[in-house]
Amino acid sequence: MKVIKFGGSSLASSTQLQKVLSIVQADAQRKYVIVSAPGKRFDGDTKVTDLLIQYARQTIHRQDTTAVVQTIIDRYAEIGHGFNVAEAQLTPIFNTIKNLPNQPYADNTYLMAAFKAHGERLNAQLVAAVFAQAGLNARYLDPKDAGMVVTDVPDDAQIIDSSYENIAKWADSDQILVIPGFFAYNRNGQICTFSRGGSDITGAIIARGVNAERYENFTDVDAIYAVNPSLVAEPAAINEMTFREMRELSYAGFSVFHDEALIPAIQGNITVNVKNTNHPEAPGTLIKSNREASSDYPVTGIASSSSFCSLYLRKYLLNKEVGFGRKILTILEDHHVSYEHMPSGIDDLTIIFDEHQLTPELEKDLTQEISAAVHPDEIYFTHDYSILMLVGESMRNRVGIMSRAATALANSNIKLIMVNQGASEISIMFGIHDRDADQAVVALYNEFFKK
Ligand SMILES: Nc1ncnc2c1ncn2[C@@H]1O[C@H](COP(=O)(O)OP(=O)(O)O)[C@@H](O)[C@H]1O
Ligand SMILES: N[C@@H](CC(=O)OP(=O)(O)O)C(=O)O
Repeated sequence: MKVIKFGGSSLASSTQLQKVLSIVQADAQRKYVIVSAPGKRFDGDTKVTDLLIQYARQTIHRQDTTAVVQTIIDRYAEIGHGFNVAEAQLTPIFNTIKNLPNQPYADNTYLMAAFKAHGERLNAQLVAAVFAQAGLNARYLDPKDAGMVVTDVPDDAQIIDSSYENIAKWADSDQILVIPGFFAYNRNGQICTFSRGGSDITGAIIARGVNAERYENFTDVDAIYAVNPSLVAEPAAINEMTFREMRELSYAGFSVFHDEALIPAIQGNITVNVKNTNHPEAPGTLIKSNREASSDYPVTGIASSSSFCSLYLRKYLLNKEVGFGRKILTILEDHHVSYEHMPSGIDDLTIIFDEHQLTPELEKDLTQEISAAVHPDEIYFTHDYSILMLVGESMRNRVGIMSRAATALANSNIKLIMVNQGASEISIMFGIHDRDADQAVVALYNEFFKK
């Protein structure tokens, strides 16, 4: 059987939901349907998740929420009315939206998580009603009843392993189960969400839990392309890629599939098929444990992400100083800050962070405490930091990829701040300035994909 996830773009309107319904009806194997909140209907539109964030903020700051509540209700009303769903089924959805501020929350972080999660929760209830009305044997399944228990981090939860045994009890369901993506519950029964885009993670968790033959992830592109299609016109489509390739690429900016969603897929060895709701006949991209070694190109994909920042430290004879790294890492640990990479030279060290973790106050505290602990000659944070990643299993067996990439970047006048080749040899990472990121991706694409 298959687990099938529809992203916000596939559920943005009643017209889109009609396509979703046809896709589910077309294959009896499609038993577990994971849904996101309604997404953007057109460029410049607002996702329901972002409307709910606005609603939560206004609630926290005791501002007037009338307009945003109406906008959210209108999104669900358009979908419901498009399928003639009875008012008796729509009214509880509208009332839940209105009553979100009146529920008890431990603090504002849980309030925010619960507001956000209702984008998916109410959409799954609505989609289940539409499916049932269309004659499918379908019903809503809440993550709590599915047995999904997550860590107590309201906006960045991780699944707890014992959940998989609970989910396994839902294998071989004779009904179509419509499950909201993006959130689950901590051990105290409070709602916690995954990070943004996290409905992909729910789909992968359910796929592993019920041991699905395939996890189909429906979105709005015909395939995963070698580069973000907003940067290059008609880029090469990737037919097959490995889990490791996709994990590196999604980490570095391929927003089409969440990097954390690869972990349950790898653990359960579930092949993922990214497909287009608007062209379900197109084969899409397969992500699996191994792929044919032969490929037209030495590189599978090129990605960049600007969501990083770095802390640079310089001190002469740093390489001889025992405990230098430990002292810094202890300070980071005390502040609950994780780091992404830490390339070093003989006299200097760069620590790269996910910049969402840092605030100006925290940066000030870290700078002061690290200065007091290790007395660097120079220390500063920079936010003008992007990571550029060249990824491909075939790179391992080829000589000269690094020199071709560096030459292409140099010819485009792109300054390299950092270079790092992972031990697995399937990726090369460059640190570059944000302003160079798009041009760098295009330069590498032209070098490796233009014949
Ligand atoms: N390499 C890539 N290949 C395909 N799409 C990509 C790539 N990198 C970024 N994207 C973007 O990802 C989008 C799909 O992801 P997302 O917006 O999260 O969809 P959904 O609403 O289905 O979850 C595409 O429309 C495209 O703009
Ligand atoms: N709706 C959530 C979760 C999600 O996965 O959405 P989408 O499938 O539209 O990327 C978000 O916007 O983050």
